[in-house]
Amino acid sequence: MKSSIFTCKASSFPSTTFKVLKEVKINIIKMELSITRPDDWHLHLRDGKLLEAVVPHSAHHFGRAIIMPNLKPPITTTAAAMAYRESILKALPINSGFTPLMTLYLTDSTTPAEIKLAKESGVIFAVKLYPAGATTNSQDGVTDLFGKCMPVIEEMVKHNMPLLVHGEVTSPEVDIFDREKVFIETVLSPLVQKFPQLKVVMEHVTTMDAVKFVESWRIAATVTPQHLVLNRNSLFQGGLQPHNYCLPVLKRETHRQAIVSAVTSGSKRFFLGTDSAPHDRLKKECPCGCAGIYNAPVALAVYAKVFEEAGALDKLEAFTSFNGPDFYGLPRNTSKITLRKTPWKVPESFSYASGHVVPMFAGEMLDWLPSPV
Ligand SMILES: NC(=O)N[C@@H](CC(=O)O)C(=O)O
Ligand SMILES: [Zn+2]
Ligand SMILES: [Zn+2]
Repeated sequence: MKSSIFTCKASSFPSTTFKVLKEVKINIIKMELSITRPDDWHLHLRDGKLLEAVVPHSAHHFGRAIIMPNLKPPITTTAAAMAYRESILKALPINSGFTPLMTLYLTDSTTPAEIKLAKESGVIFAVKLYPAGATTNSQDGVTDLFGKCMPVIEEMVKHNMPLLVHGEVTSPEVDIFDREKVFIETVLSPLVQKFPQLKVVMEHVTTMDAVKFVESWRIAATVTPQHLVLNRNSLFQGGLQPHNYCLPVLKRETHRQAIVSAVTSGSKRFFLGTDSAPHDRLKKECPCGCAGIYNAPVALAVYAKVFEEAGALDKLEAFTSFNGPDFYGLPRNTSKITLRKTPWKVPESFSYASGHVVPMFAGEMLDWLPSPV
């Protein structure tokens, strides 16, 4: 899989250039970053065999993660979230300190009483808004936010419960590349004006419009590795690239640059949310492939690359490890991880009991290798 940033392979350089590169490598090979253990504020862990296969990849590097509720059937109740949490804990490697932070899937029939229960459970940290039909397993999502959901939103404000938003409209007449922008204009902007006290995270932002909106309101945003390093060309480079397909879909280069500037500026409103979304290989490489990029194994290496290239490695730790817990009102992690500047090859795929999952940048070389201290 080719990307816009990682296309240069050392072996394709003339030998003299390669020598220089090798010398540079010798100096930077010793480079190590020790940072507070990061959290992932947007993660899909799935269930069953796939959950067992992917959970170690996140648990290895991250302290906590916001677990997305778009299972089949979706996690719409506190009871279901608590049961799902137990199955995640069971799938963790021995001695893992990873903490899943559960969420509820908002529907037109969610009740204020369910929000109260969720808050009192102590294990549910947010409610997720999927506009019905916007993305994977969103068919039970919201169709009437400003009608049926209003009492629930009021209850969330009361409990300071964050609303996490998949920010895309679903009307077929709206161009897929404009769905985030139109969502901001027609849904998000009226929502935050109506509820200035509501805590909102705009998930996986993909446009300069979203960056501007986040900066001008009292809200926050997660940013994925793919939206920082890939633009929409990556969907078609050398043929259709199903493993680069996710929603919201990759955008133009100008949007990618705006997102890179926002996160590397040191703004506290942006934090790490991988949106790692594994699908079995056969559900990606088929006539109607699912949306979702499996990036958990490469996420930290890609984020480090972005901050390094922007000359902003000093701002990496706030993005990966401080801004998220500060926004959610949770303590920062106390343990550390090390990122080592050393080349490593991303596996082509991971096999599990029911098939294979293909990671982002499968088979390519990356530069930063994370390992727990
Ligand atoms: N991002 C994706 O393309 N897919 C996610 C759903 C989502 O986060 O929208 C998934 O669950 O597969
Ligand atoms: Zn989404
Ligand atoms: Zn997601």
